[in-house]
Amino acid sequence: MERLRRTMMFVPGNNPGMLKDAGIYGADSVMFDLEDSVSLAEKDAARMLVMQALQTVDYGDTELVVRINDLETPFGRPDIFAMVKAGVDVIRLPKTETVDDVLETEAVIAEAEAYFNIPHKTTKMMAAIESAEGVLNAPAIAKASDRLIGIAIGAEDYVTNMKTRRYPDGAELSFARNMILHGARAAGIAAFDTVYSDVDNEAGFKHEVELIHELGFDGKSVINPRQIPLVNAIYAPTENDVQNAKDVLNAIEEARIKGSGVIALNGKMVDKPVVARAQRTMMLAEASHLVDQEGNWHAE
Ligand SMILES: CC(=O)SCCNC(=O)CCNC(=O)[C@H](O)C(C)(C)COP(=O)(O)OP(=O)(O)OC[C@H]1O[C@@H](n2cnc3c(N)ncnc32)[C@H](O)[C@@H]1OP(=O)(O)O
Ligand SMILES: O=C([O-])CC(=O)C(=O)O
Ligand SMILES: [Mg+2]
Repeated sequence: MERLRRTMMFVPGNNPGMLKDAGIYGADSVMFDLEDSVSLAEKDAARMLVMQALQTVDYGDTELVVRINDLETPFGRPDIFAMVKAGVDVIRLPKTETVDDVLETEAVIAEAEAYFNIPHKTTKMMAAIESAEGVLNAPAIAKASDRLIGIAIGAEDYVTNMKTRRYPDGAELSFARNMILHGARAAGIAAFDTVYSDVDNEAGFKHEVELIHELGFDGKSVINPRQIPLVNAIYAPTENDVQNAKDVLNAIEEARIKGSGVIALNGKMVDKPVVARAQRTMMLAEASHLVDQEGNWHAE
C-alpha cells in the first residue's frame, strides 16, 4: 500500500526535548532539521543530537527524515555520513537547483553507505525546491535519481528569491506549486507543500491546506504539532466519499459482468478514471484507519 505522507513535521535539530517527543503527535513523517533552524555555532552539536535521537528514540513506524545542510557548506558531508550511519530513512536536500545537486548528494550518500557497510540504496532522498532556478528545473530534478521519494516546495526561500512575500491567496506560489506537482507526477513520486509559519492562524492554515489538497499535493510540511490534525481532517475521505467510491466500484463490477467498461451511476458516467479515483479513496480511507479491510466505515 502507498505510504501516507500527509504531514511532515520539522523539528529543530538543536532542541533535545522536541527531538525526543517528535513521534508522539501523529505526524506521518518527522523531519529533523540541521539547516536553517540551527545557527552556525550549533551545527556540530545538532548533528550529534539528531544522530543520537535516531539511534536511541523509538519513533514507531513514523518515517524519519533529516534536512541536511547542502554540500557547498562545510556541514553537508559530515551531515550525510552521520545520518546514513544512524539509519535515517530519507535525507532531504535543501535549496535544490539542478540535477547535479541531486547527483552530487546521491554520490556522497552512496559513499557513506559503502563506508558503513549499509546496503546500497537503503537511504532514500527528497529534494526541496526553493528558488526560480529550482522551479524551472523541477521536472528534471524529480527524475534525477531513483532514490527520490518526492520533491517539495520551500516557499519562504522561494518568495525571497522572487522578491515578493507570502500572501493569503497564494497567487505568488501558483506557478511554483504547479511546476513541482507536475514534475513529481511525471516522475511518479510525491509532492509536498511548504510550511505555514503563522502557527496561531488556524483559519489561514486551513485555507492553504484546502488549496493544496485540491491541487493534488500528497501532503504538507508542518512546523507545529497543532497543525497535524488540521491537515489530516482535510485529507481524510468522508463517510460520503467512501460510500460513493464503493458505489462506483460496485457499478463498474456490474458493467464488467455485462461486458462493458462504462455505466451510469445516479446519472453520472462511471469509467476507468472514475474507478481509479474511487480505488484511491478506498486506499486513503484504509490507510487512515477509517474503514476495515472489507471497506466498512468504522470511524467514530
Ligand atoms: C523556513 C524554514 O526553514 S521552516 C523549518 C524550520 N523551522 C522549524 O523547524 C520550527 C519548528 N517549530 C517550532 O520551533 C515551534 O513550533 C514554534 C517556535 C514555531 C512555536 O513554538 P511554541 O509556541 O512554543 O509551540 P507550542 O506552544 O504550540 O508547543 C506545544 C508543544 O509542542 C512542542 N513542539 C512545538 N513545535 C514542535 C516541533 N516542531 N517539533 C516537536 N515538538 C514541537 C513544544 O515543545 C511543546 O511541547 P511541551 O508541551 O511538551 O512543552
Ligand atoms: O521547505 C519549507 O517548507 C521550509 C523552508 O525551508 C522554506 O520555506 O524556505
Ligand atoms: Mg528554506
